[in-house]
Amino acid sequence: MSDPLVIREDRGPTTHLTLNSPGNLNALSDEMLAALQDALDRLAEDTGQRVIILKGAGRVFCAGHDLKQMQAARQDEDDGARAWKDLFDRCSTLMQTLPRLPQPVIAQVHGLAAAAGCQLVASCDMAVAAEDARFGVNGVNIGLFCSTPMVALSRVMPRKQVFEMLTTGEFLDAARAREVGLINRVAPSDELDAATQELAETVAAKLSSAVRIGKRAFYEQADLTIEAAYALTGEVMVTNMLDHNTEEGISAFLEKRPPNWRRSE
Ligand SMILES: C/C=C/C(=O)SCCNC(=O)CCNC(=O)[C@H](O)C(C)(C)COP(=O)(O)OP(=O)(O)OC[C@H]1O[C@@H](n2cnc3c(N)ncnc32)[C@H](O)[C@@H]1OP(=O)(O)O
Repeated sequence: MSDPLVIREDRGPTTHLTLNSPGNLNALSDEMLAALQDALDRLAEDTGQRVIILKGAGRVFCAGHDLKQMQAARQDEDDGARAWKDLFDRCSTLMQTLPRLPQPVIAQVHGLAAAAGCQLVASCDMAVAAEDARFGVNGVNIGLFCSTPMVALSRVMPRKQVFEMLTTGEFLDAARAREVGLINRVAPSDELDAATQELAETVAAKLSSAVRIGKRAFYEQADLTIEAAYALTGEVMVTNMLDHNTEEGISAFLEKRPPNWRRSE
């Protein structure tokens, strides 16, 4: 039996998902995208898991779409166009699944995040990178302007910086990626796993019902007018206040004691 393309490992309430195709630098083939989609869809139903870490096996995080598979589809023009459309549709669905998941998702990046791999980082809620990791959208170097990654990237990074990445194919180092808002934290390579786990555990320790409604509101409000965004987030605050665990959290603060949350949420 061949190795799974995506490995799931639960460490308490944190789930680690590992892209596991090191031979082609975890390229996002049809099969890889389907395996990751399946793993995420299962996690969406799993309320016990509070945070997801997404990482890559081998030398790098992810080298983008599978160029071998994309080129092989070229043999028949009609079939090729259909295969490419299916691939980009599948990838776009996956990228939209990440912000819609109830749990925060942290990308853990080492080595390189290229093209669709960089898009994946931008689509996660947070990212932690090794200090020698590099980020780029380098399709233009082989004549392929990476249009789909611009959607997520231009929503988390300054637009001129994204345009420069897309048109030069140049890579940013981790320090610069942090400066422009693509990633949150940078750690020495040998501490990357621990640094990401620490961030995950910090989030996992919070009241998960509050984090879940907060994550949903975070993305929903971003597409609204300011007036509608305040209306929506105000309603979300009220819903949050009605949570019995939030009542306990505020009482605990006022009574100067730790909260005793009922972990049934
Ligand atoms: C809208 C979005 C579009 C896209 O995502 S298009 C894809 C854009 N991605 C790229 O253009 C990256 C292509 N890869 C590279 O440029 C290089 O790799 C790297 C700089 C990432 C790393 O270079 P090095 O360390 O020298 O490794 P290596 O020998 O080139 O790669 C190791 C094996 O991995 C395969 N591989 C690498 N990237 C891909 C890929 N994107 N799709 C399919 N296979 C890939 C290679 O061919 C090779 O394989 P073998 O050992 O059999 O020769």
